[in-house]
Amino acid sequence: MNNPKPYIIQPIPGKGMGVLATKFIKYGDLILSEPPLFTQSDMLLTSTILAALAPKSDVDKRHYLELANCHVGKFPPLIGIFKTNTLPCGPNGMGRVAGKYAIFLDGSRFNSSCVPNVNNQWNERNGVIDFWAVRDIQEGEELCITYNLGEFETRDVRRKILKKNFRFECQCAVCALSGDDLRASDERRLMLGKLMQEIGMCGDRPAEGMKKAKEALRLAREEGLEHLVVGFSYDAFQFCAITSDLEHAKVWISQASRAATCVNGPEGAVQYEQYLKSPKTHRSWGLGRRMTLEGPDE
Ligand SMILES: C[S@@+](CC[C@H](N)C(=O)[O-])C[C@H]1O[C@@H](n2cnc3c(N)ncnc32)[C@H](O)[C@@H]1O
Repeated sequence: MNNPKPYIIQPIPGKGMGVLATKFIKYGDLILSEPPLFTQSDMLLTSTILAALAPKSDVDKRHYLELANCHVGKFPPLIGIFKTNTLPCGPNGMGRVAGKYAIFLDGSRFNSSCVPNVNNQWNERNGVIDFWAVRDIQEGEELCITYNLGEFETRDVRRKILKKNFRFECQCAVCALSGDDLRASDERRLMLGKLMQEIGMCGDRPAEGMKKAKEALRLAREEGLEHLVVGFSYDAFQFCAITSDLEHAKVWISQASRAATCVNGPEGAVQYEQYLKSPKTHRSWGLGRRMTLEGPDE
């Protein structure tokens, strides 16, 4: 039979079910595009889940009940399953947070890694969740998203948070590090969190902001957090906008847009289109002293 999916869902030792690549998947490839089985907003009750499940087929209802539940005994079963498997859906770009959460029959099977090889992105136009490869993935590799908890914390803090929320001890590639390698990873993550905060406060010191954005990019790449390239490149673009540095502004917005197309898909890059065409339309253009900043190192 022809199987167009580049993955299979199967048991993964120590993790329940998970998603495995059945062929080589390239950075920027779309792995899965899936509509929600159903959505729920803030008011999560057994009755609201039952109402959402009522019109579904028996097969879909059974699939829902077969999803993992890490909250047994803590919440009623239907709620426990929802909380274990839900993913954000709704506009969540440019600082907006998703207003709704949904269950996906395949998409909810992705396990978590602190160095994910897949990024999940809600696609508002098509009403689906898309899963994009954020680096090259070999056949047989497990496909993992990040549950986005404690990304800028040390391994021990991340493990505590994941244990509390999802009841597992993370053994991903970075959590399994030890000695100097673990110390270096912890330091990079703490520094990335610090830089992210500081970059947001550098609007009146664009040259300093640029240095920090470039340092953050270097650390994100070293740590394998490719999905962060979008935001830090866009930060660098904004510093160029403030200082009217057109030449570098063009390079940075191209980098942000290219990275966004790969990790968030073309829909996720739409927000950069206008600045790609006309960087000077950015609201911060020319707000600061005219200055030539820097482009990317590579
Ligand atoms: C959304 S589900 C993921 C799919 C799930 N493994 C299944 O069997 O359907 C979340 C649950 O998967 C397990 N899980 C996710 N990531 C894991 C990891 N890195 N290591 C061990 N278990 C993990 C945990 O039990 C967690 O509560």
